[in-house]
Amino acid sequence: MKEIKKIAIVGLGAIGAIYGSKLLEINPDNFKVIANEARAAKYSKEGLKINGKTYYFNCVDPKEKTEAADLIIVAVKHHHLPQTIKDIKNHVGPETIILSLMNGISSEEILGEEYGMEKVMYGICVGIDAVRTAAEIQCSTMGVIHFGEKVNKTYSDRVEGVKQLFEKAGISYNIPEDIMRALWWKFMVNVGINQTSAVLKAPYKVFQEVKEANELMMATMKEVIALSKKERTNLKDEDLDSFRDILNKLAPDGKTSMLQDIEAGRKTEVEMFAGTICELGKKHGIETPMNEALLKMIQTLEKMNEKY
Ligand SMILES: NC(=O)C1=CN([C@@H]2O[C@H](COP(=O)(O)OP(=O)(O)OC[C@H]3O[C@@H](n4cnc5c(N)ncnc54)[C@H](OP(=O)(O)O)[C@@H]3O)[C@@H](O)[C@H]2O)C=CC1
Ligand SMILES: CC(C)(CO)C(=O)C(=O)O
Repeated sequence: MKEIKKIAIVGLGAIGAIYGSKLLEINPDNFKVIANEARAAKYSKEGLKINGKTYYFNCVDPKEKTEAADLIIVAVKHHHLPQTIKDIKNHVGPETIILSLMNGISSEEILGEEYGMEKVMYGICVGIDAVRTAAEIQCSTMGVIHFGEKVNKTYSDRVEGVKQLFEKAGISYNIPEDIMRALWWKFMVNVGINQTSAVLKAPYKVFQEVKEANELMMATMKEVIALSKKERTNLKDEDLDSFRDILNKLAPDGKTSMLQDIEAGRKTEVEMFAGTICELGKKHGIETPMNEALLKMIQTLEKMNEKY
């Protein structure tokens, strides 16, 4: 197994900053943030306050020719992926592992189309309640990174390398045997809670306490379960229950990444959530009324943010 020494991250927002700060602490000389000049000015000159402590990150411009990284972590929003793929080019070598921590079921394949699936590692973060404001990035729980190859009956050398790194950094992880099922499970969660929270402007406590909000979220998630059966990723109704425990541990005043986007006037990942569900619904002849409505409502909220 090759030890992972040179690490690069792209995307120092809620997720990237939380895990990035852990990796910077154990590897200050070999941890770089791929960022253009404007972003670099924020991260390295002014520093970034993460859970009460200010971190100064070493940045490298995407245009700079540099040594290939052993590991590149991708933690951007879905619509930033096309530019991100260009920006990591100078860091990708023959043995680089590209690990996506992005929500959704497609970022890995999109990265793989450019760099080859043999370089890509699947990943998602479960149970983290990271919130990004202009002043600080905070979380009350860091959750668990689920990662691995498509099938993990035994662990590949690459998986062993990332596992060892996370252990050293104190990052909790899980290596599911069937990663596509894990990605779909997280997708179901996001399609449910991210979208309904964005429309209701509801922090986690609303879903923890208000029956009607919870029912809306669950009805939206059930559309994912119906499609998962067709796509052979085999989610079941029982999979709804495993989110209940995680939800109850999230900070009551915490907010989903999509609600944070709406409140900050940023574009959301709605096309990657409801948009994907509506397309898959058409493909399989399954009705997806909750997602059709949420798609239109969230696109309206985005336009209202732009216009009014
Ligand atoms: N927030 C959460 O609790 C969770 C989020 N996720 C998922 O993780 C992913 C990231 O989300 P999150 O961290 O919340 O997103 P944020 O919007 O907080 O952060 C994304 C960051 O990426 C930066 N970025 C975008 N494009 C580039 C680029 N080309 N080069 C360098 N930096 C870039 C943005 O910079 P700038 O602001 O300057 O544009 C921003 O800092 C998403 O897929 C999300 O769904 C998963 C689990 C939980
Ligand atoms: C599950 C949840 C809501 C928190 O980890 C998330 O993934 C997000 O905010 O995007």
